[in-house]
Order: sequence, then structure tokens, then C-alpha cells
Amino acid sequence: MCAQSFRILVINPGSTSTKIGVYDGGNLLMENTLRHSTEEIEQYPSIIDQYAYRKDGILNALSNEDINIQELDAVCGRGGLLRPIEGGTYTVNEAMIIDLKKGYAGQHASNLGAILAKEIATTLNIPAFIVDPVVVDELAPLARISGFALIDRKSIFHALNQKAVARRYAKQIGKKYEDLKLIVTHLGGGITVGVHEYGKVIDVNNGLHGDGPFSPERAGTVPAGDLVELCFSGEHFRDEVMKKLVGHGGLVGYLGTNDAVKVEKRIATGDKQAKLIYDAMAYQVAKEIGSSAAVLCGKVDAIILTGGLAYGKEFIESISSKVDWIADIIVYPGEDELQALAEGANRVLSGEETAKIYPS
Ligand SMILES: Nc1ncnc2c1ncn2[C@@H]1O[C@H](COP(=O)(O)OP(=O)(O)O)[C@@H](O)[C@H]1O
Ligand SMILES: CCCC(=O)OP(=O)(O)O
Repeated sequence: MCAQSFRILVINPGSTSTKIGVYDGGNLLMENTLRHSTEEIEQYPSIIDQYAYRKDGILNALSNEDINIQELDAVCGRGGLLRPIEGGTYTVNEAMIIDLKKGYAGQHASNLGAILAKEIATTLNIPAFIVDPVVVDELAPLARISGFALIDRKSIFHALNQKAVARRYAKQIGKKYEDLKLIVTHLGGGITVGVHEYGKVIDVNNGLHGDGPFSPERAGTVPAGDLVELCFSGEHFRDEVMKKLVGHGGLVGYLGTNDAVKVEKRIATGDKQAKLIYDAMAYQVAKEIGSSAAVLCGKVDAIILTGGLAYGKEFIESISSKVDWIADIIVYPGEDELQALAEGANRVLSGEETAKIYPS
């Protein structure tokens, strides 16, 4: 008897893009990346206000590729800033939608994944899922200590892609993910460096709220005392400072764009400031990888570099030249997120796994 084949629409809203794909029986029928400039995104006061803009983009892309949405069996979105939960595939439920709409754990484009999936799925009377949301939390107790007793460190990162590429690497070398010690670095609109020890991400920088390297649009760690002074100087409003840290931080703050391709072009035409800032981003990523290697006592099976910025050859070279003494470096440009979403939904639809329930 043939295994049943399911047609699944996957939706991955990122800070600088919305990526979609349609899979049938595990085969990719179409994929599309809709890029969003800072100016486009800025028209919307909050993440939830981007809903119709992103939904229209998705439905237009599907229609341009002659995909008949009536033939879909499920819709699976990237999971956003929910309560901390274990990894896996979850049915989108009302409790999840409520948390995402009110921004329970903050604002990020991934909050739209479940909402878009549910909305499209409801009109078609089919199920909606999320897989490995950005709040997957496997931190070791030591990694939770920030040094400031009122604030714990949190696990907010590219869980879906980090896990997917780590598994891809394990398969490629004929080993199990659960038997490896890896440092996985996602280089996207946000940048996260995860310490994967035997299948668990025991430490990772909080890629959203001011921790770790700066990124195309986030400030990462900034000097805390200076930040406190700035916040209480009476010259800045709360939302303005938050925006300077997340959204208008990193490359946007220094160079006015979240697009690394444009930055590379400026460097090629001799823009010294662009080169300094781009080199500094690579420098901070390398430092974070170095400290992650210390977590694993230097016993690292491989360093994986992935995400959109990993297409930039000189950027990757700049990081690699500082950390290649630690372990082999594997570069997987782009991401495996769409396929990981499709596989997660497929495991549930085929009965291989039961969907987890998000707690209310
Ligand atoms: N070919 C490329 N060379 C260098 N940088 C690239 C390339 N393609 C995309 N990028 C950059 O990657 C970043 C976005 O990465 P991506 O993983 O798609 O992020 P997100 O999922 O957060 O939207 C952007 O700064 C974009 O300009
Ligand atoms: C919220 C952590 C994940 C993240 O930064 O995603 P993007 O790179 O898509 O913004």
C-alpha cells in the first residue's frame, strides 16, 4: 500500500522576509522569498499590523504559481514568541493565538506564523501547525544566570533552522544529532549562536532582546551602564530606544539598511564605514563562537554557519579566519526552515507523531 501524500503550505515570516513553500509528499512544488525593506516594514506600527500585508503577499505568490489552495491538506507556520516550550509540532490553538496577538513574550515577525497559518487553514477547514518555535528552551541551568539577579537569560533563537541544519550535518556524516557537539550560527535578520550538546541547545544568545553579536537590524549586547544612562537622560522615549535596539539596531543603525547585499556593494565601491561595520559584525560573531567553544571545553565536532548572510563569501571568510582553529566549518547558506516545517506537519498528518498542545 502506498503511503498517503499530503500537500502542505509552509509560511516562515522573518524580520526581513516572508518565505513560503508548498510541499507534496515531501517534494517541493514551489517556494518564494518575499523580501521586506526597513521602509516597507516601518509603515506598520506593530508586528500584528503587518498581517494583511504579509498575507496578501503570500496569496499573490501562490496564485502567481498557479497553486490551488483548495488542494492543501494543512498549513504550517513558523512558531513565534510564545511561553517557553519544548521542541516539536504543535496544533495552533486559541491560547497560542491570544499569546501571539498580545505579544506575550515580545514582538517578532515569527508571531505572525501561527496567525497566518490558522487564518488560511480555517477558511479551508484544514489543520494549522507550528514547529520548533523561537522559544524552544533547552538551556542548561548555568546558562540561565545573567549576573543580574533580577533578570534571567532566555532562550529566543532560530530553533527551527538551527535544529534542521544540525540534523542535516549529522546525516551527511552518518552520525546522529544526539551524538554530536556543534556550534550552530544562524546569520539572518537576527543572529544567534547555539551550543548544541548531544541534541540539546544548552546555551544560545537571545537573538531578539539585546544579547550577543549585532545583526542586520539588532544591536545585540550593548554596554549596560551607558544604556541605563541614555534611557534615563530624559531625551528618549521607551519605544524609541527599543526600536534603536531591535529593528533599527545593527547595520540599520550604522548604515541605514538591513540588506547585506547592498552593504557588500558599498564596500566594493570603497565605502570605508560600511567595511568597518560589516567587519565588526563578523568580529562579534567570531567572538560569540569562541565563547561557545569554551562552553564545550573546546571539544567541538563542527561549526555550522547558516542563514541569508552565509551567502556572503567575504563575510563568511572573515568569521572563518578567526575560528577555524576550533573545528571544521560547514557553511549551509540560506535555511532549511521550510522543509523542516513541512516535515513536522507531515509527521503529524501521517500519524507518525501526535501534535503537541500549547498550554492555556
Ligand atoms: N546573496 C547574499 N549575500 C549576502 N547577504 C545576503 C544574500 N542574500 C541575502 N542576504 C542577507 O541575509 C539577510 C537576511 O537573512 P535571512 O536568513 O533571509 O533573514 P530573515 O529570515 O531574518 O529574514 C539580509 O541582510 C540579506 O540582505
Ligand atoms: C527571534 C529570534 C529569531 C530571529 O531573529 O529571526 P529572524 O532572523 O528571522 O529575525
